[in-house]
Amino acid sequence: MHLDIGAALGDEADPGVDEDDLEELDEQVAAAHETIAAGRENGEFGYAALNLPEETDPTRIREAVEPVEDAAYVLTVGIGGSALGAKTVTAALADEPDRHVILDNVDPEHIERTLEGLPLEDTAINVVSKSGTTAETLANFLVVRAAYEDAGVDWTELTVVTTGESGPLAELVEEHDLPRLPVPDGVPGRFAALSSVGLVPPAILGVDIEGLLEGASAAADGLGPSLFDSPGYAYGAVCYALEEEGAAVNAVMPYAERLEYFAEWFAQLWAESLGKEGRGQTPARALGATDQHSQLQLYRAGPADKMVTVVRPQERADVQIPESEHDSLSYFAGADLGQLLDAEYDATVASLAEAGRPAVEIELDDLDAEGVGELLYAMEAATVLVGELADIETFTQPAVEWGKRAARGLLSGEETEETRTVAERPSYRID
Ligand SMILES: O=P(O)(O)OC[C@H]1O[C@H](O)[C@H](O)[C@@H](O)[C@@H]1O
Repeated sequence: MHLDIGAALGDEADPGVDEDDLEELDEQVAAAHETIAAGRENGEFGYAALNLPEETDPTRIREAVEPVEDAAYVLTVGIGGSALGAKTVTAALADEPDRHVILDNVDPEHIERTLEGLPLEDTAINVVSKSGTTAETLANFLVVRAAYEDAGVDWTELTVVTTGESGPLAELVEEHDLPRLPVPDGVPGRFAALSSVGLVPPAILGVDIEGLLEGASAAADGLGPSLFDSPGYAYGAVCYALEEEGAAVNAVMPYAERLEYFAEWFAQLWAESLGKEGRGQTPARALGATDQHSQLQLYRAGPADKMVTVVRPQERADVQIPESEHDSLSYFAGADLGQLLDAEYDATVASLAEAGRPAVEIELDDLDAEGVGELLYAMEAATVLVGELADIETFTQPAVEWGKRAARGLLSGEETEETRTVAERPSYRID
């Protein structure tokens, strides 16, 4: 994995950083690395996530999924960190990614349609909740279970659960004697992709989860006291420096359909970890080249408060563009679709640079298991580093928990501080 920050450097970029800024920042990176390394060593909450490549046991995951490894589909019931990592990995690496279906939202129409469209007798259920208490996940699981029962399918034979040792989900596991995989200790959900939280569907869909962990391990080995030695730290340091200069938005734009969900996974990681104390970049999700025809106008010519992160693999499938009888299409002659996509990528980076807008390029040697493992780990390391540099609590999410308590209170009818705030919220309605 390589990082090219050329288009974010120099006096011309707005916001921009120069090489001297990065040299200066490197002292803070060294201090942050010391904290991170000590946190990893002691298995402290949050920092422990960066030990997952070594600690996750892929054999245990493979054993747990054995009873359902021939299923035609995997239905993940989970939300946030309990869904996005798994979806990112299957979307990037499974040969048939559509065999992995996610139920995270509690939109009733969506769940009805999803369940109607699946052969339930041949669909494994992967229920994931670190806390075991998340309302969306539990409600969806109860609905799914009932649908299997209505269809005369024994859901207990098809279910794998990843959750902690206590809580309502753990009780269901006990009651129905379901296979349970543990959530790793000291790891917030959004940092748990490289554990059973994220690896059950990939294991069922034949992804090389061992290779994924090896790639992540290589990235872990590369962490050191200088931003110039590790792409993950380099990315974090550049984002931090750009945020200090006014880049309030980080638009993540992979030029690979298989990485579309990566931008979604990154959005949670970045937003929940770093959106605190009036700080944090707003992650925007984009896809190249599709969003060149949608969002790029704003990134190039809108407010100078953004950076764009483009991601691409160096190897692409070879699909020739056939010759056409029209002279006006002769510029395609001999080219393939990958060349066209790469040309669009280069044009985007150059056009941003030309307008003085910073772009950071992440290039993967290959979009294979090792490459994706390295990418996910690097982004987690970047996030932890930014949290240290900004001196914030990277591993908590108090603002999200307020909403969870309020929703639970509203459903149960119990009056709490949160439900009172909901009832008294200012509103101005126009019918
Ligand atoms: O895994 P769970 O405990 O069900 O949590 C699922 C999600 O819930 C909340 O929204 C948290 O803010 C997320 O960080 C978490 O990923």
